[in-house]
Amino acid sequence: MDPLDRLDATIRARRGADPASSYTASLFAKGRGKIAQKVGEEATETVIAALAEPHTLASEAADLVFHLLVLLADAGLGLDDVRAELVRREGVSGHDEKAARSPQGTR
Ligand SMILES: N=c1c2ncn([C@@H]3O[C@H](COP(=O)(O)OP(=O)(O)OP(=O)(O)O)[C@@H](O)[C@H]3O)c2ncn1[C@@H]1O[C@H](COP(=O)(O)O)[C@@H](O)[C@H]1O
Repeated sequence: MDPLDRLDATIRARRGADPASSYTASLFAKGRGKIAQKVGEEATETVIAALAEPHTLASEAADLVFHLLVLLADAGLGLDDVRAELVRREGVSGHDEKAARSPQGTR
């Protein structure tokens, strides 16, 4: 299994686990607001790494991906949902993609 899929499955398995037993479980216990805050922090750290410390970029990106997967899992979503959205976009040119996000094409 791909490491990303393995991480996604591990994260989803941590939902409802004892918060004392795992960092991921403790994030779920703190709720979506805290998880979203962590995603924001990790995104900022990733941007700073890209601009100032590129040798740490892959590490910061891994932190960001981990926290993003926790946020998705908290909303009942996973990598397959993101894959499905990316596949849907393959049939839409970049120019038309924004309009295609809305069923009415008005956004
Ligand atoms: N990939 C990760 C991963 N990336 C980052 N982190 C954690 O994210 C935290 C980020 O550090 P911060 O200093 O920003 O956060 P903090 O100060 O600990 O927490 P806050 O006070 O900010 O809430 C660190 O504790 C990292 O260990 C991760 N923790 C777990 N995983 C993987 O998730 C899976 C499940 O892990 P457990 O939940 O620990 O069993 C395992 O496969 C792990 O490898």
